[in-house]
Amino acid sequence: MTRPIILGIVGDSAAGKTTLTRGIAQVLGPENVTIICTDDYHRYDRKQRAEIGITALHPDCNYLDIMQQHLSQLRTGQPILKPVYSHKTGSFEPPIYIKPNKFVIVEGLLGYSTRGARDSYDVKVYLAPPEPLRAKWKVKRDTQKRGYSEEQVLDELTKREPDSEQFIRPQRQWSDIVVSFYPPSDDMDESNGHLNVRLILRPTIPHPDFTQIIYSGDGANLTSAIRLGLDRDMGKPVDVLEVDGHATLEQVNKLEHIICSDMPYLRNICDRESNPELGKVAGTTGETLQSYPLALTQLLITYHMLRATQNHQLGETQVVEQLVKI
Ligand SMILES: Nc1ncnc2c1ncn2[C@@H]1O[C@H](COP(=O)(O)OP(=O)(O)O)[C@@H](O)[C@H]1O
Ligand SMILES: O=C(COP(=O)(O)O)[C@H](O)[C@H](O)COP(=O)(O)O
Repeated sequence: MTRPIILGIVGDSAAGKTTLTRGIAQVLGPENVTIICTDDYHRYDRKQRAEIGITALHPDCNYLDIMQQHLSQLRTGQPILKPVYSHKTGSFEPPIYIKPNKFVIVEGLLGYSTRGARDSYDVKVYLAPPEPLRAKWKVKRDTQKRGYSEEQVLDELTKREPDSEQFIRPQRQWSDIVVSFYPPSDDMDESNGHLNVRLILRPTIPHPDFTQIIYSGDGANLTSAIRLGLDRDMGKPVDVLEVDGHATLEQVNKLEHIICSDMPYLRNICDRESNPELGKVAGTTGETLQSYPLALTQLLITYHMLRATQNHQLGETQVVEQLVKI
């Protein structure tokens, strides 16, 4: 029996988890994807949190044991009865029955905080926009969609900072890919459509071979709109791929070709003529976002999910072959 492939998307509040989740589900086909938001595993509702003086980021404020149990069940293809937290009302609603599709995307604040949970994912992504950009996104989203005033959101960010530092940001070390959308030259007012992306690629999963981009194009890797280099992240060596929002279609096509050429399903998606929607996604405040950095990020993550599917199926075939031999 095939099991679902599980993608984790972890990051602080308003880091862009829901937006990226939507974009990847769109590429994989929404009918193939089950989305789980781990905010549903909050232990206390909004009123209780305020009374107790605990933030939603604290592990004690979440049923992480049940979250982990559900992840293991989903990984083996079993259904779960998932709690439901409403960001609209700040309270809980009746639980819902969920049977996993071919792909499961699990997005939330504390998805990598326990060893058992980490072991459940096939691909782990951590979202890390610069803090001023995240604050801007959070103010916009929480004032428009969650009924908070700007002052309340800014106060909440200050209150949450110690927990962000202690419990959220350290989870970056467990990810296979760290995604940071960032404005060029610290210009916060730059329109979101022109954000660059920095992708930190850890050697924990095999990435497409991007080294050929260094030797192609204008030859000046450092000044090019697409840059590949080596760095360290949380003390460990990593590859870093950066794509500027103003990269040209020709430059981006080369990169997309590398990602798409050995993944048959992706080939159709990569063709911009038949798929003009590539890299387009509806943000959680209703805006339409579309950019080459977003398209490449979606493609790379989808590539890894499809690869995980192939590996998993290959593994099964080998097991069957061995069983036949015995
Ligand atoms: N890649 C992106 N480019 C531009 N804006 C973004 C991007 N990701 C998120 N945003 C903005 O940030 C807001 C918060 O994002 P959201 O996906 O709701 O965060 P999270 O699910 O992590 O809390 C969105 O409403 C959108 O305005
Ligand atoms: O930090 C988050 C997580 O959501 P996200 O990652 O989408 O920001 C929310 O503030 C809590 O879930 C509480 O929700 P609320 O503030 O609605 O009570």
